[in-house]
Amino acid sequence: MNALPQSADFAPPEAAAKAPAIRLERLGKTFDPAVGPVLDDISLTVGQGDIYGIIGRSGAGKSTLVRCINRLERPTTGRVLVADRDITALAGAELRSARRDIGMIFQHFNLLSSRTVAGNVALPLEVAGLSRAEIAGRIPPLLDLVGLADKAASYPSELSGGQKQRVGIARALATNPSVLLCDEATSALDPETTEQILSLLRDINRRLGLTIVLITHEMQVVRDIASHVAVLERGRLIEEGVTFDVLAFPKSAVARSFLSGLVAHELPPPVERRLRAAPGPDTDPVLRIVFSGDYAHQPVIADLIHRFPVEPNILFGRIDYVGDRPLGVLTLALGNGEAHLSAIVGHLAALGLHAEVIGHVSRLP
Ligand SMILES: Nc1ncnc2c1ncn2[C@@H]1O[C@H](COP(=O)(O)OP(=O)(O)OP(=O)(O)O)[C@@H](O)[C@H]1O
Repeated sequence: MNALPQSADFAPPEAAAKAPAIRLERLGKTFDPAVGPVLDDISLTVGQGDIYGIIGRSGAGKSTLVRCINRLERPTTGRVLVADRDITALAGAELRSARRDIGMIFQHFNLLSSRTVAGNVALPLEVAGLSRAEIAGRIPPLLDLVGLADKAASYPSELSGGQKQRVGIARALATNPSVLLCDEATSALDPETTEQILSLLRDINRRLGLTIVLITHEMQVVRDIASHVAVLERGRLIEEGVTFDVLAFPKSAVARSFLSGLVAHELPPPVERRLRAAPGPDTDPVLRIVFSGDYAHQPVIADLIHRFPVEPNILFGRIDYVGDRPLGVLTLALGNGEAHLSAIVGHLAALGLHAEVIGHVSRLP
């Protein structure tokens, strides 16, 4: 990507402004009282400079939530504060001014096909009332920022999906917002282009101190880029926290199911079917061990065999990376393990590993 222009237009938000970037206070939204709330009593805080992922199934309320943040939707109850300003209370010119501080990009880019790349990026600046000369000065550094310096005169139809989203990002950043909302911004892109756009967003976040809220149904997007994550289910916030912690120790079944295929919290069905709650005469205990951070590369199986008269058998496992931090989940059946179980769990805890007995499996003949 091209070097970031040294323009005052791209100065990071003032360090003195210590208020959270966004605060949702008991946010609720009901379109149709007969259907019930689409968003129900949601409170969360997005810190300045965070990349905050909101994940949920189709219909969970993600788009509505993000549209409440820039007041494309009016909340039915509760408040939305952006940089400590209650935007639920704003109207007219004040609301338009507050919106200029919140950029947004969309799954299908929403570019005007009749305008060139430069013309699309100019649009919010025209709406904001900047002069032609001011606009002409702002476009090149914006296109440079997103790696499209040579495409100013191209039309959207001449661009790839990834390039179109880069135009969307330049347009969203044109008014120098402190918050960028991303509504399924990579869902229409192939995996390689997704990675490039996520990398651009990460880069912009770091360089400009821009706060990013992204909604997605893809957990790998959250894993790859988000510092924090919230899980929405049927309009309710069911889980929230630092991404690594939610991925390592998901509390809800919904979060665990989003993680399947990413972190090995759930067993493959053939193994799951063998699992019983209580031990029997021919069963071995099943231990799930979560390895994180510094402990991810411990030679745990060798250590267990060395210390205890057990025969560990790997049922399922995988090590993944959340940002730069390794996160592994390993599920073992412990042959001869019943008698030593509490000692083993205690030993693993002393090593800083999280271990829990999740059931018992019958020994295979
Ligand atoms: N303008 C509207 N009028 C009535 N109902 C709406 C409106 N917008 C959204 N809804 C309803 O609100 C619920 C949540 O929709 P929303 O688009 O916020 O979910 P989502 O999690 O973003 O889903 P998807 O991933 O499919 O876009 C859905 O049941 C939807 O039908």
